[in-house]
Amino acid sequence: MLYNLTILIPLYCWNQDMDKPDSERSKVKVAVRQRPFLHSSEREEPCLRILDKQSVSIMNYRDRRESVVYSFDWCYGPDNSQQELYEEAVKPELSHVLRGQNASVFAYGPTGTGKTYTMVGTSGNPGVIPRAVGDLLHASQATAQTKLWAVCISISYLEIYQEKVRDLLDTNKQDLPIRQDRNGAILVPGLTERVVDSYAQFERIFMAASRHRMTASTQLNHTSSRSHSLLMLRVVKTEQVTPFRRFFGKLHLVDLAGSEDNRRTGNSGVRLKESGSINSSLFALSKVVDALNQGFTFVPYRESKLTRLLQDSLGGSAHTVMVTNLAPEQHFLFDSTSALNFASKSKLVVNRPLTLQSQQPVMKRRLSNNDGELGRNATLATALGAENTSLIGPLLKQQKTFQMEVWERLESIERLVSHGNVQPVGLARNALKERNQQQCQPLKCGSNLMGVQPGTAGGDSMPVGVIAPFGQPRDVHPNAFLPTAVCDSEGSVKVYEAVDSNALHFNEKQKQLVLDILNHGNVRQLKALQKVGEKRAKLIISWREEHGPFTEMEDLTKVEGLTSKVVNSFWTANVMCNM
Ligand SMILES: Nc1ncnc2c1ncn2[C@@H]1O[C@H](COP(=O)(O)OP(=O)(O)OP(=O)(O)O)[C@@H](O)[C@H]1O
Repeated sequence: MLYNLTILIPLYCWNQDMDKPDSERSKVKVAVRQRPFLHSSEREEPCLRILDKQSVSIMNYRDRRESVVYSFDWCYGPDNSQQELYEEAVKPELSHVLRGQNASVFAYGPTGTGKTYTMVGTSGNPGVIPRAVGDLLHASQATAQTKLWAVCISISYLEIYQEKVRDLLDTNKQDLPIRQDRNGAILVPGLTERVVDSYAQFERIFMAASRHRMTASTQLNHTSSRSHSLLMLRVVKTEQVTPFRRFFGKLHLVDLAGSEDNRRTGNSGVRLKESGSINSSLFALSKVVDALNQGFTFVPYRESKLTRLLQDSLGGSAHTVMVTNLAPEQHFLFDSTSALNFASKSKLVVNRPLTLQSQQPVMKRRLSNNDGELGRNATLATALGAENTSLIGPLLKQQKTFQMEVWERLESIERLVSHGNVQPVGLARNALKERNQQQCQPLKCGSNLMGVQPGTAGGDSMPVGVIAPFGQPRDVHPNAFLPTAVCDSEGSVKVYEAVDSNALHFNEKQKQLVLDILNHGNVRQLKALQKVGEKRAKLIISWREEHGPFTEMEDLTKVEGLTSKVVNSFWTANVMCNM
């Protein structure tokens, strides 16, 4: 069910638990949640009861006088709140995400048992999604205030409807492919990703996107979800001081469509077709769990889009929590028993979480060696006073624009890489090259232009006066501290040309040129590109003959054998080197 939701989310506190160490293997954790009777008029005996915090008993459907007891990590009854479930079962997972690991929370259960209620909730009782996003945003703001880390959170939102992956943030994308990179990470190339800075912004995007989800009325649920939905939050945490580590974590929040017994849903026509697709993907999910539990080397992840997308969550590298939703009404007995059996075998699945952390970019390492210099520069700049600062102000501004563009380009490449869960080490090296390629233009030293005397800092080309931009958030980026002007011993000032606009155009042109070769080149021309041999050239040609031209850099990942890592180094070699 989807709710018309305006959630005022309180700031959930971020506690110490979030820094507990990980074990190398992590079992899938399972919570069971029983919803209340939906109509107060219902007086029948419930078919199941929560016995205590970890066990639930259900009527034996073969002989209703008997009961069967199951135990799980957590069991919640109708009196337990959304907050209890979130705090105990879900919130601890967020710490993994902030440490560069992946975590998944998914709601499973028969139709009409409260999966969407658990994941989304209502305005008065927000569910897992708003609470988790609120907490992650709160954590990122708190972390940013320390000035030691910057955290960037972005979201993507998709649904699997009748075996098609639909982008809920851009409904023009109706059938997206699912790919796996060399490291086993699952990707959806082309899926929209939006950066969110505040809860209000998230809520706006999420609510609008949720309205695109397929829902319909069935006899068992007035607003039944007809698709599986997956909200992905990508969290990039960047250290602002040496050693400048970067962590790439992902949180997947999944609201599965409910299994349906069509003798009771009254489905026919398109509803029946949807139901068939839902049931068969849930059956595939069950087969995956069976294969994992029996230790088979072959696990049938590819049998459905759902299992392919959840590959990482079941037997993969994520921490996983499954919330199994159940209904107390007796007519749900068979469905509830099946759901409990599935939950029971799911908790045996073991994942092996991985931490995704980038190494210290070279550029930052060099910068950190210059920290003392920076301090001196700042002092000097302050000493120069308003008049001199205004003289170089335009230059600083130009340089900053340039730096931001470089930074954004790097970030976009890094995004491409991190989608593939590849460590984006060394990308910053290109920015360093880029800086080195900036032209120096000699000027005559104006006597008080810099407010410093030539030659006082020693050797011929040694900078004696360096003005650095300061004070803006972007300045944490190392490029922000590059010198803009130096005065040498012979009295000539060299002003680093802050923006080489030709270079920027050249890069765009270079990218276009490479795309042209990819789209029109023959084998020989393709082989002239860096990182392309005979075999790759042929694969590129056969891909474009089948699918049409490449329009974006990422398109190359669709070519067989070209992982995100390969594609990244291809673009780095062919375009970035020339930046
Ligand atoms: N814990 C709960 N407390 C109060 N009401 C609940 C609870 N869980 C579910 N409900 C109510 O039960 C009904 C069905 O819930 P919901 O739509 O979330 O089920 P669902 O499992 O997502 O169904 P479907 O698979 O058909 O989409 C809704 O009216 C919802 O408000």
